[in-house]
Amino acid sequence: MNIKGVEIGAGQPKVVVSFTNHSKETIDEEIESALSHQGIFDIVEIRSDAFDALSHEEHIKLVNHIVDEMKDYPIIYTYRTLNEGGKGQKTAAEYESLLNAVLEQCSVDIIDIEFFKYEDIVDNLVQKAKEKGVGVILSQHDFKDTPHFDEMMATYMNMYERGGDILKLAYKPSDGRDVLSVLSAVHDAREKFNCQIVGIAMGEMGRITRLAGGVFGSCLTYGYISHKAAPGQVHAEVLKENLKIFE
Ligand SMILES: O=C1C[C@@](O)(C(=O)O)C[C@@H](O)[C@@H]1O
Repeated sequence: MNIKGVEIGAGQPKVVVSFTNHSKETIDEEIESALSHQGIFDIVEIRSDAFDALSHEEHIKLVNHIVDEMKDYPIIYTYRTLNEGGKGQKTAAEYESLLNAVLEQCSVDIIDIEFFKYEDIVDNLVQKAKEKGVGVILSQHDFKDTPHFDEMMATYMNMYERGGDILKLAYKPSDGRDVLSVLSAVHDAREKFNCQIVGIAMGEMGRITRLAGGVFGSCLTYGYISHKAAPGQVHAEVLKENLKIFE
């Protein structure tokens, strides 16, 4: 998958930095900080669940502002709901209509769709993204637990069958065995399905998945420049530097 010269799924996992601020002013600080750290990240994720206090029009305008300012980088649009560890309070219907509007009105490259929404919402959004030529991440997060390996494999398979280009699972491990399960599932899903895979074990215990996930087949690793977007995230500079070990 090649977007703006970034080959996702080849070589080392690509470093994604999340923009998590909530207003034009604070987003401008994140943009400035990112632009002064070029070379340590490959992709920008807009965590638009931070924009809940904005009107619909302001939300779309701010997304377009980031897309313009960061135009040399592939852009992932993510609205992470409360249920999946984000700040987003929109109902399922509001979520669907927001993501539809983003697909219509913003030049994002990839859209992150939460997989455990109502089936028809996911299917409609996947179809719309395909029509618009936007890549699809299907994602699932649990900030409290890690499911059994078989359940992770079943989720990857369902995501694959429903049309995800990148299938992403992120869980909170209780012990090292959970971390190994996440990495095993990444490995097996990468072998089995003809698409890109991401597996993250969150928290300090799971950091190895952010640094060494590529060995098992993870294509993206999420880090930060200004603020962590999830527990266990590593600064993008440290990620980029350490990924060199695996070259
Ligand atoms: O899904 C992910 C991964 C993540 O939760 C992490 O653990 O780094 C951070 C989120 O911003 C992103 O959407």
